[in-house]
Amino acid sequence: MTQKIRQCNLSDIKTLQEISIETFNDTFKDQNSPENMATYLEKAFNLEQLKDELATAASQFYFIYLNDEIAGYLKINILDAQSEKMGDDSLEIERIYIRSSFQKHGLGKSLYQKAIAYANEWGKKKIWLGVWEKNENAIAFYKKMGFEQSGSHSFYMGDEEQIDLIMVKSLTNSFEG
Ligand SMILES: CC(=O)SCCNC(=O)CCNC(=O)[C@H](O)C(C)(C)COP(=O)(O)OP(=O)(O)OC[C@H]1O[C@@H](n2cnc3c(N)ncnc32)[C@H](O)[C@@H]1OP(=O)(O)O
Repeated sequence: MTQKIRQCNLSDIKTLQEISIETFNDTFKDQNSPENMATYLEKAFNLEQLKDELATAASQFYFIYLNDEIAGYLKINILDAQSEKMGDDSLEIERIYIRSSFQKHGLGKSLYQKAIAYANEWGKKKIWLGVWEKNENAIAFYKKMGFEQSGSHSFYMGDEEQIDLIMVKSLTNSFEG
């Protein structure tokens, strides 16, 4: 089983759109109305939006492959690209999404470790993320990775207001890879 992680660029936009829609759908379609899912997918993953995000210097996307097959992706943000004002000493994991058939093989952890490595390289003191309060699997995964809840914010899925838990991990004494 060979894992590979590589940074995405503009030429990856179609693949990024496909894997974003597939993984978002698989994760949330059972707990949300088709209308709200469709509204969100169109807003978050249209090609213009993804093009802007790929061109943002303070955001980076990575694909992870298992045995040369695309298995998931990571999006990280720093500085003003963070979706909350968490300060210049923090890095946001905006998304870790692993395709269903590749979950529980250690790939989510590999992407988390990639984010930690960049946070340490760039001298960040904390790493944080927002996760839907009903996404129990992701909350359990991030707790396992050492994150703790520090607050919450609201978020719109179509016309439904939802709560995201803000989870934070301090890096001050941590140089794990
Ligand atoms: C900020 C955000 O991105 S929020 C959205 C998060 N993404 C999603 O919800 C999309 C759907 N889910 C996924 O993509 C994946 O299941 C993830 C990202 C949550 C986890 O990635 P995976 O590759 O499945 O997890 P991975 O195999 O790397 O597990 C790492 C560790 O977490 C543990 N873990 C993973 N999922 C769970 C869970 N549901 N409950 C308890 N522990 C878990 C594993 O047992 C493993 O422990 P170990 O280090 O002791 O062996």
